[in-house]
Amino acid sequence: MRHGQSEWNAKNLFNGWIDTDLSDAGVTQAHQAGSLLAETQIQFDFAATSLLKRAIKTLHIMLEETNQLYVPEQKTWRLNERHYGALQGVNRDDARAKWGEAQVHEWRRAYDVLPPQTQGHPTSITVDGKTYPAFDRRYDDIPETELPHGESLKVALARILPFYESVIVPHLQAGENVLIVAHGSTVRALTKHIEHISDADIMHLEIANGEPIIYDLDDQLVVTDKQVI
Ligand SMILES: O=C(O)[C@H](O)COP(=O)(O)O
Repeated sequence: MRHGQSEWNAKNLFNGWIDTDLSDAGVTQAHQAGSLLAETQIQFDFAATSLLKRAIKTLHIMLEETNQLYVPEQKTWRLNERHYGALQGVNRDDARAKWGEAQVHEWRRAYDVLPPQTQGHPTSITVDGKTYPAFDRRYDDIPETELPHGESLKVALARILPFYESVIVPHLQAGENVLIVAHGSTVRALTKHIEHISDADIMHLEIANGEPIIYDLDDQLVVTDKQVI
């Protein structure tokens, strides 16, 4: 599932790696999603999320609603939202006015198109009171040369897959239930991979905040059923 609405989703600002918080509406969405999951009575064996509070808080609210806060979880930068480069903190309507509707849509939804890149690694970008220290200690295990300056969906999927294949897949192959709470682009990238969606067709996939997507997979991890609840 994609996290509940963030404060910058509500303001129509690109979040990317900026560690924005859930809005009040996003907290409500997380509780609603958790209670919907509780009705399915799915018992989770493992949970995974990003290093960004909007996803972490959403996961924990959902686990609380399903009375499964005890479930083992792993947080990883590899599930972070795709880095939106120089668009982070920019209002989408301002971006459309500056670069045009078509260009912004391509940056947001195309598979293999990079957004405008951040130049170098600014030690801090403070937008609307949110500071993004490039050398945040939570990213200490990423070599400085690999810190993103702006990712396409393709680049994001390439850094998600090592985690998906090495951590998520073994749980699935063991017949376990896994809950992943991530971000708009990272859920789109994982959906593309799981459902074998073409590079062209992924342009049309939208993922809403706080809507649980439930996949049943066979032992070859082929999708046998999909529900959006
Ligand atoms: O990074 C963000 O702001 C959103 O989570 C995704 O934005 P998008 O829907 O414009 O890709």
